[in-house]
Order: sequence, then C-alpha cells, then structure tokens
Amino acid sequence: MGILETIKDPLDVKRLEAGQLPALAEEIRDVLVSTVAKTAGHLGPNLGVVELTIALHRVFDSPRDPILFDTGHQSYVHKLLTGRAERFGTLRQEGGLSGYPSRAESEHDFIENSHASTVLSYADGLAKAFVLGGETDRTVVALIGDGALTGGMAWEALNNIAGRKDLPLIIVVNDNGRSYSPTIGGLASHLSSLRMTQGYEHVLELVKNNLGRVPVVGTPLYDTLHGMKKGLKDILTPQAMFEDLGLKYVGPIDGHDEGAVEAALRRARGFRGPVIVHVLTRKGNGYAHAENHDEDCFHSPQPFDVETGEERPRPHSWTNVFGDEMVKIGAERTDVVAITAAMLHPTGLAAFAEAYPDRTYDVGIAEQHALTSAAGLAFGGLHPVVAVYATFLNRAFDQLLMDVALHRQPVTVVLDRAGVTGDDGPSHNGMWDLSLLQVVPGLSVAAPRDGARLRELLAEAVRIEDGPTVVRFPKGALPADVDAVGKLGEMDVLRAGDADVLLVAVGPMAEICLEAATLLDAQGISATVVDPRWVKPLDKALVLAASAHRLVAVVEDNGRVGGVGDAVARLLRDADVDVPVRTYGVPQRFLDHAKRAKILSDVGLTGQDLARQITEAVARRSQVMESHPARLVHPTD
Ligand SMILES: Cc1ncc(C[n+]2csc(CCOP(=O)(O)OP(=O)(O)O)c2C)c(N)n1
Ligand SMILES: CC(=O)[C@@H](O)[C@H](O)COP(=O)(O)O
Ligand SMILES: [Mg+2]
Repeated sequence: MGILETIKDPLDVKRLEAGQLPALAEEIRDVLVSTVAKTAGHLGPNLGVVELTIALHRVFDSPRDPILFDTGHQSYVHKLLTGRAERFGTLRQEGGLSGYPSRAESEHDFIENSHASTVLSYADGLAKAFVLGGETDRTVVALIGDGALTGGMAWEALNNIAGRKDLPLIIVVNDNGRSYSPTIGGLASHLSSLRMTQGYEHVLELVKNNLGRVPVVGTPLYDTLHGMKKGLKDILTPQAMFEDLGLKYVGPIDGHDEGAVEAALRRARGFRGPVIVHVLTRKGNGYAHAENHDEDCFHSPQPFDVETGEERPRPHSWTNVFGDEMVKIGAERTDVVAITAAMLHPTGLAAFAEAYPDRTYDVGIAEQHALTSAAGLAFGGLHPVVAVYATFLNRAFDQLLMDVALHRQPVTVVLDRAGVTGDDGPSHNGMWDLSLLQVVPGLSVAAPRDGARLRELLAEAVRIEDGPTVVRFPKGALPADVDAVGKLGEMDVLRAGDADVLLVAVGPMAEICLEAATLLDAQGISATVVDPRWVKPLDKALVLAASAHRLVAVVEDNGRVGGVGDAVARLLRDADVDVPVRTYGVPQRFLDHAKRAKILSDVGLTGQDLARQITEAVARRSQVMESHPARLVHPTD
C-alpha cells in the first residue's frame, strides 16, 4: 500500500517519519500528473507546492489553524492530504471535486473565490476575529503566489496587517517567479533578483542550516547574512521590502526541501504577530514536460499524454480569432495598444505582443489598474484594448465607470470567457457583465455571434472614439459563421418569420435561437430571429419589429437579471409598445462546476428547451388575450 492511501486526515501526515516524506511527495506527483492528464486542470501550480503543502499540514493544525489559498488553483495537494485522495479522480467533473477549495467538500477548505489577490484580506479579518475572540492559540496561514502579490488588494491587506503586531498570521509567499507567464513589475524583479544572484543557492543553504540562529527581524537578518559570508554581501534578499512594512521575514527557503520549509514554518509559528515566510518553488516541479513547457509551465493544460506531454489539441477558438484580428488592427492603427492583466496567452494577445512589443502592457494581476491606466493611455491620444476574462472585469467596474466612461475615453474592453465557462466553478462564469454594463453611460457593448462578426465588431469598436466600447465572447470553440438574410435597422435578421415571436439572439445564442425557430415552425409558431450585434445601446428598430409580434423572446448567455432582456423590456415600455418580453438566460445564482454545454442544457439554453418554453409562453399569451380581449389592442400588421 502506498503512503498516500493511508492519509485520511492531516494527523496522518504529522505521524509520518521525515524519511517517508520524499516517497509521499513522489506519490502525490504521480497522482497529480495521471489525474490532470485525464481531467485537465492546474498541474503546474500544484506540482510546485507538493513539499510546501506537506509541511503546512505537518506544522499547523488545520482547520483549527485555517490554511487559506489565494486563487485556490493550487489546492489539489491540500485536498489529497485532507481526506479526498479517493475522490481525486473526479476532479473538475460535474458532481466531483472542485478544482478550487470548496466549503461543501471539507472543513479544511475556506475560500471558494478563484479571483486572485484576496487571501491576505480574508486572513487579516480572520486573524482579527481570533484576537477579538481571545483565540490566541490559533494561527491563520495564508498562501499567496508571487503573481497574486501583484494585485492591489494584496497590498491594501499588507498595509493593514503591518499595522497589527498582535495578529496570529503567517503569510507564505509561494514565489515561483510566474503568474501564467513570468511575473511582471517592480515587485517581481525584486523577488526574482534573488534567483538571478549567483550566491542564492548559498543563501538557501545558509538560511536552512542557520535558521535557529538567523533572527527573523529584517535588519539583523541582513547583517547576519552579511556577517556570515562576505561573498554574499550583495545578496538582495527581499526582506528589505517587507521590513519596510514592519513585517517579520523568514527566508528565502527552498520550497522543495520539505525539512527546510517545515523548520521555517515552525520558527515562524513561534513568533507573535504577522510573519512572512518566503518560499522559492518551481512551477511544474517534478514533471519535465511541465517544467520545460515554455508558455506557462502547464499552468492549466488540456488533457495530455503523460509520456509525451502532448496536450489534446485546442479547437480553433474565439480567442484565436481575436488574437489574429488584433495583429491586423495593430498594423493599420499605430494608436491601438493592448493591455493584459497577467494573461497574455490566455486572452490571445501573445501575437500582438510579438508584433508590437512596445504597444503591449502586462500590468500583472491588476485589472483595476489596467482600466485606469487605459484611461491614461487614451488621454495620451491612444486607443487601448484591454483584454480580460469577463468575470475579472467585475473588480474593475468602478474604474470602467468613473475613470473611463465618465471621461468618455475611447477604451475598448474585450471580455473573453463571457457567459458560462463551467469547469472553473461559480466565480469564473462570465455571467454578470451584460447586467453591470447596462448602467454605464456612453458605453457601447457588442456581442458577436461568430468569428466573422467578432472581426467586424472589434474593428467597429476600435473606430469608436467618443466613448468606451466592450466586445464580449464565450470560452472555447467557435461556431460556424451565420450570415444574415436581411437587416432591421443595424440589426442582422437571421431568419424572417411572421408576427408570432421575435427572437432576439444575443451573441452566440444565435445558434440555439435558429434551432428553436425551426422547432417552433412545427408547432405552427412563426419566429423571426434577429441579432442586435450591438446590445447597448439597443437599435430603435427593435421597437418597430417588436410591435409587429405577439411575443419578444430575448436569449442571452448572462444572468437573467438586468441584462439585455431587461433592457429590451425597458425600451418597449418606454415606447409604450405593449408586447410581452421573455428573457431566457442564466439563472441568477452561483453555478457549481460542470462542462459549459451541460450547464447551458441544465438551465434551458438549448434549442429544444427554448422552443418548448416559447411554445408555452405563446399559449399563455393566447389564453390571456382570449379571456381579456378588451385589455389588449394588438396593432394590426
Ligand atoms: C483577478 C484575477 N485575474 C486573473 C486571474 C487568472 N489567474 C489564475 S491563476 C493566475 C496566476 C497566479 O499566479 P500566482 O499567484 O503566482 O500563482 P501560481 O500559478 O504561480 O502558483 C492568474 C493570473 C485570476 N484568477 N484572478
Ligand atoms: C485559475 C484561473 O483563473 C485560470 O487559470 C482559469 O483556470 C482559466 O482557465 P481557462 O484559461 O482554461 O479558461
Ligand atoms: Mg507564481
């Protein structure tokens, strides 16, 4: 029997002899590689925290000592050591283990939100609660990556934490020098200076062998290092950065030396007040195909062949079309610049960056900064394109509203992964943007239905110079192009029907709307299908079109509340057009992880379900009209 299968609880990890830990680490790596090869997921980040997580559970008493993960994508090892090894094969599958911490799964899990740079704020609050409750024998442990440390919230929290010498808090900085790609910014270069310095191996050895003597407070640590080894005098240890914040610092520690990490954590635990333990790890450690993967160290690979490391080919995606079109636009428009928040490849901007490196800005995991910096770039006469995942725009809403839109700046925000994403759980779905964006004055929003429209609408968006624009599209494979059969104002008519139902298809929902229209025909219900292309502001031609139909059905891959459907209803109400509007969208609740297609089917966003629901709505409408004919005068055609 292997060691891992004997681990049912962190206590079992504590009971192991030190000599058993390398074997445990090897078993864990084998399980990580073999499982993620089938399920996909965050292999690189988790291979980098095997020894670190073992040490955490040997030193602290989870859940009494809460272990909090920033972003949460690197918590697979934590799950394996907290009684979920048997279920690990269900990772990221519907009904199986989440790819992030899950409170429903375990008392050892706390933070479910996958949005980065939040952990120190949770930890600040939780540690304060322990102090207030007199629970001074409990320690909060917060694990944050070097990438997540580039997010502003992390520094807001550090500013608060540094002011409290009594907080029972240990911050473990998991420094692998990478976000997806190499981490950027002044902080990163400071942290990475350590790696580049010749003697850093010596520093690791030195700190490890003298941890008992090396005081943790900044200055003495620095002097000690100086005193011990003249040759290391120019070692740049980042303790200065944290020391300036008044935080105790232990490190840097070799994050793959379990004994050294354990010793450092025990030492840190012995101190009152917040302590930083700086751990150097390698993303993908222990699996050569991940270690040597040049793009992102297998940050989040597709299913792959374990022997060759060959990933399942990714389908031609919306992101590919966006990336290609940006290179073309970049050639024609030298004022167009691009901004990414630490996701150059995942958002498709890598080709633009290669072609126009001076016009590409990676701001780190800092979406708020990205938007306001974009406003500054626009002040300077440029037209920035900010590419982020739809769900991450949520945290930069005020910057879009007050820094970009208030000044009517020509910034184009491209929202990839808009709508249901699925595998990454509730906090990754892009199901809020169409609701949030409705309230931004002067902002225009486009929702392409296919690749051809994405190219068209992106080109239109970057030509709009009197205010911000948004172009949003979903994750994954592109649908086939659907050509219009006519126009209604600026809207594309995809299918001309009679006066029964006007189907307003938002973006990629066009496909299921056309399917539904065909099925409705069989029910004797004739549907006209239109694609607005620009869903904000809505085309006034919609008023006339709606008034000629018995029912308007708006279909959107967004939460049902406050999205395009509600905007259409408001438009018709304001125009005194008394035609009922039905919105078919994503229920306004947090959706458990599952495949995108499965979730869309579960929430009724399929052609069949639409046809059934619209048939029922038309029947209800007929009953109302028959029972109260006087109430509703239906305009003649
Ligand atoms: C607000 C936000 N923006 C972007 C992301 C996408 N994202 C997921 S993991 C990751 C990199 C995190 O880097 P780091 O904290 O260093 O962890 P590592 O993967 O290196 O272990 C990013 C950018 C996110 N989760 N949250
Ligand atoms: C953890 C995180 O935010 C991303 O790595 C997320 O997994 C995005 O995955 P995709 O890029 O596959 O949509
Ligand atoms: Mg990192």
